[in-house]
Amino acid sequence: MGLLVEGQWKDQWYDTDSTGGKFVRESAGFRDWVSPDPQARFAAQAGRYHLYVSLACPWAHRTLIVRKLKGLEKIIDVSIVDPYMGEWGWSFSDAPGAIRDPLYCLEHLFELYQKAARGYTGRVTTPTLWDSHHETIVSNESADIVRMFNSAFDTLAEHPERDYYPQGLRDEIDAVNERVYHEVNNGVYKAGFATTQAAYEEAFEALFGALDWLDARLAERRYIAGDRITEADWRLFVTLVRFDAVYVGHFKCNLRRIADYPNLSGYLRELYQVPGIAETTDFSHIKQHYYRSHPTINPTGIVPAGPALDLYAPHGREAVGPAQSGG
Ligand SMILES: N[C@@H](CCC(=O)N[C@@H](CS)C(=O)NCC(=O)O)C(=O)O
Repeated sequence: MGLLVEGQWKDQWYDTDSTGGKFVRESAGFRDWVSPDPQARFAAQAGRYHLYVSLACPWAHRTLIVRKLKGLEKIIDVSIVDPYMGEWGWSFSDAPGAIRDPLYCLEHLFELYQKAARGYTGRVTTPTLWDSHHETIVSNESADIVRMFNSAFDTLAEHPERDYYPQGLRDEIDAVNERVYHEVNNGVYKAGFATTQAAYEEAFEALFGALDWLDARLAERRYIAGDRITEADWRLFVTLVRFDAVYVGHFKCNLRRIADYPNLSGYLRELYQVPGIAETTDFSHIKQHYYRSHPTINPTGIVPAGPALDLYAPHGREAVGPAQSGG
């Protein structure tokens, strides 16, 4: 685990001393956009962009989901890093499920950032969207990449009719995303990476307050922002699907499991059973990464063998409302 400082790799764990034991996530360093406009600097084109991901990473997972559902797999190629993130950060390997970097045969992801911006200072994160035309990083912010994949490639996508950020639901989606991001997606990290009891408890309470709120909301709505699946669902899904396998134990988020929530548990199963989604979810990479890469939290690096999860059990969500049509 480390970061680039003026273009040089430094092996360094998160600094929580200056923030009273709290984990504070840094903003992404690259925030450009792919555009459907052929004249744009980053114009949507088949084969031009490459996505670097970790299958363990929830932020990368949401981009893989939208890539899959929109039918962008033949247009945007992917490399998958080794699940273990050690002193050199994310690395490429021949581990099962990993895919090496076909563009530059790099050993480590930080070398891509060095190529993109000489003298770069910042974290080296997944997902990273690379433009092979300008040989630079377009974006390393998953929320933006999800939106680009949702609409910028529509003339090339197999499913341009699928829209995960529809006009009429945008205010609702943005509002849900805001709370889910701070208290759930990032909330589990705030609990897990806290280095004081107070910081941990603050994150823990906010997290379970938000999960209770979501469970109550899902008693009346089939999906989180209304009667169809939107990006708000996929952004929540990536944390829920890791929760019982990793966050309950490794990040001490153990008030309740998702399996204990009557509505969230069925909702998680329904999303997992959407065609294509199970293929984007790799529990081996997920468990290997978290349990082996954080020695301050799990010094032995032992990866728990359980839990038994049955995400293919009937979800029962028909009782709440009709399924959406059109994926
Ligand atoms: N805001 C970023 C966060 C991405 C992120 O933090 N990814 C993690 C993996 S789950 C990472 O690469 N961490 C490496 C580090 O922080 O050094 C996004 O949503 O894309």
